[in-house]
Amino acid sequence: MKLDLDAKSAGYLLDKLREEKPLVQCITNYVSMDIMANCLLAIGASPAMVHCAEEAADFQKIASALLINVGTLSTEWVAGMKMAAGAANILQKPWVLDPVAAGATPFRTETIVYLAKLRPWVIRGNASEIMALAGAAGATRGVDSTAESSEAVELGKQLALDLRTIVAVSGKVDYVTDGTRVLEVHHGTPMLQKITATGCTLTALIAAFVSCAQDDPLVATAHAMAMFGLAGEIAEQVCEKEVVAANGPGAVRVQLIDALYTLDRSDLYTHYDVVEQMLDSPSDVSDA
Ligand SMILES: Nc1ncnc2c1ncn2[C@@H]1O[C@H](COP(=O)(O)OP(=O)(O)OP(=O)(O)O)[C@@H](O)[C@H]1O
Ligand SMILES: Cc1ncsc1CCO
Ligand SMILES: [Mg+2]
Repeated sequence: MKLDLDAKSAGYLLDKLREEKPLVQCITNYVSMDIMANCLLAIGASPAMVHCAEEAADFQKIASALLINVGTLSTEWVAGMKMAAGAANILQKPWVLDPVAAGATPFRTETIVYLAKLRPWVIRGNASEIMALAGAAGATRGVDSTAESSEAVELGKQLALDLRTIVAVSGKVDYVTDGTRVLEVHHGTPMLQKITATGCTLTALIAAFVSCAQDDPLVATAHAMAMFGLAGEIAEQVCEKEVVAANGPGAVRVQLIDALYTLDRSDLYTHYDVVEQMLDSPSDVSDA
């Protein structure tokens, strides 16, 4: 079923996720495991951190979706990643790639490029990661972005076309593109950048939501980004209002989990802010 780009459709998807409780196999870095598993549980999905080569493929038989995140890479883990992605493809399960620190080292970049060519349904990274994966030199310093998400949109579109996938760039504005359409998600707070692995967690939530809307991974990804960003906003507001002298990243991290747990249609109806970029009309193009 096709989704609409509005709060009602996001609410429908949230309800569907809570009903289906998708089992998300996460092959993810050590830093992210705890917050990712807790946020998946809080929103209504079911996490399983399963990465060893001996069982990574078999686990896909019972999973609803797969997340592959290369944050703390090792040769042993890469074997599990490749097998899990292969199994997901054979079983037609949605899988999502998080190209952490793409461009930082040759081993990392080669691994990410290999996985990206295995046809993930969605690739979600910050601006530096998406630009590096698209071939821009010097885009990456480490796991944190050194660029604005808006700077990565054109390269992200090209990447989506080249890899025949959906590319999601997180940042002040999140962008989701299949190379033709570009959706803009106006949610989140800079505080999320001060909590490690919120981007990793977002990618896992994308896997969960896409598994519940397999006919429309583009809009499902935008809804996932909107809901996660909105939960971040709510978390920060709760800390500002209610927690005395403790509105830093540690407090917001706790509230983020609770905000995902309590998120409901009324939050979405009040705040949902996702728009589609309008393509230039033919006359605009010829005028330019
Ligand atoms: N300047 C900002 N303003 C508002 N929200 C932001 C901003 N920067 C990032 N975010 C939000 O923070 C969340 C994580 O995105 P981010 O781009 O920081 O991921 P990341 O760099 O991959 O993080 P990590 O590697 O730590 O997991 C997203 O929901 C994004 O929308
Ligand atoms: C800090 C860190 N280092 C490798 S992965 C990771 C989590 C944020 O991407
Ligand atoms: Mg990241």
